[in-house]
Amino acid sequence: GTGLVTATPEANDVEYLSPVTIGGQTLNLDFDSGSSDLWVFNTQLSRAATQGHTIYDPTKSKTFALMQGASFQISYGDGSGAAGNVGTDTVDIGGATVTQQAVELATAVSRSFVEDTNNNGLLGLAFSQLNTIQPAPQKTFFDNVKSSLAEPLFTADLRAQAAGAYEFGRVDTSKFTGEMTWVPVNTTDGFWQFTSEKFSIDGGAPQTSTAGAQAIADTGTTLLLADPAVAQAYYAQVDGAVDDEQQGGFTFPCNAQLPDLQLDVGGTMATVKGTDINFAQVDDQTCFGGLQASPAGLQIYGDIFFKSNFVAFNGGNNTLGFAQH
Ligand SMILES: Cc1cc(CN)n(C)n1
Repeated sequence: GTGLVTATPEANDVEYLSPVTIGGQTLNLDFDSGSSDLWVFNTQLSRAATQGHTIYDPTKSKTFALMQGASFQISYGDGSGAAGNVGTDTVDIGGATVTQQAVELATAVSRSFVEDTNNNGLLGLAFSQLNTIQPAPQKTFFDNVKSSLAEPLFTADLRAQAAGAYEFGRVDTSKFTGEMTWVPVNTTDGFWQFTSEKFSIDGGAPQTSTAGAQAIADTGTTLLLADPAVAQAYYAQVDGAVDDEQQGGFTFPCNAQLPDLQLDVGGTMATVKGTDINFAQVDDQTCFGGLQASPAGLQIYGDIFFKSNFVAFNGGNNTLGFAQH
C-alpha cells in the first residue's frame, strides 16, 4: 500500500505538521527524520500544558493497550524534550496503517512544546536503534509499515510557505524536476547520514569544507547547520552579513541578494536556493540566515535544505534519493 499526508508549515517554516490518526483520533504531528520516537500530547498532561493543543485520549480508543512498565524520555538538539509512559494503538498515516504501533504518552513536555500549540507531538522517522523506550526500545512507524508498502520508502516534499507532503510507499516523480540521485546511507549512528564535504557558492569552484564531513537529513530541524567553513565562505559573499553573537548566528540586511549554495550529497551537488536562505526578519532591516554553522562537527540538513530538494528515504537498501524541486 501507500500513504499520503500534507505537510503544512508553521510561520517562518519553523516546522511542518502532518495529520496522524491514532485509535481513531487525528492529531497534527511533526515528522522528524532525525529522531525515532512517536510521542503525543494526551489526557495525562496537565490542563495548563495542553491548553490550545489537540490531545489523544487513550481511554477513548477501542484499540489502545498499555505497555506495562515501559517509559520514554527524549531530548532534542534544540534543548527541548518530553518524557512519559507507553502504549500501543493503531496508527494510520494517509492510508498506511500499523496496528500495535508503540505510541508514547507524554506526562512531561518542555516549555517550547507547550507554547507551540500547532504541534501535538513528534513522529520519528530515523532508525529504530535511537528509540528511547525503556526497558525495550520499540520500532518506528516506518520500520513497522515498511514491509506492507508498495516500495520500502517514504518521501519528504517540503515547501517554502506552502503545503507539501509526506508519502509512504512510492516516489511521485511529478513532484520534482530532473533526475533523482541516490546515495548510500551510513546507519551506524541511527541517522539518515551521508558524506557531504564539498560546497560551492552560486555555482562557483567547488571547495572542500572538511574531508569526510558527514551530514544527516533531518526534517525536524528548521535550519541548515553546515560545517563552519561553509557558513563563513557563504556569508563572506553577502554584503553586510555578520556573525552576530547577540542574535545567535549570521544575519544580513533583508534586501541582500543571497547567492545559491551547492552542497554535495554523496558526491553529487545539490542546490539550496538563495531565496530559501533568508529565514526570518529579526528587526526592521535585519534578517537571520537559514544557513548557520553546525557546532558539533555533524552537519544537519534541515527544512531549509528540503525546501529546494525533494528527498526519498529508502529503508529497503538504506539509500537517500535527492532531486531538485
Ligand atoms: C523537537 C526537535 C526535533 C529536532 C530534530 N530532530 N529538533 C532539533 N528539535
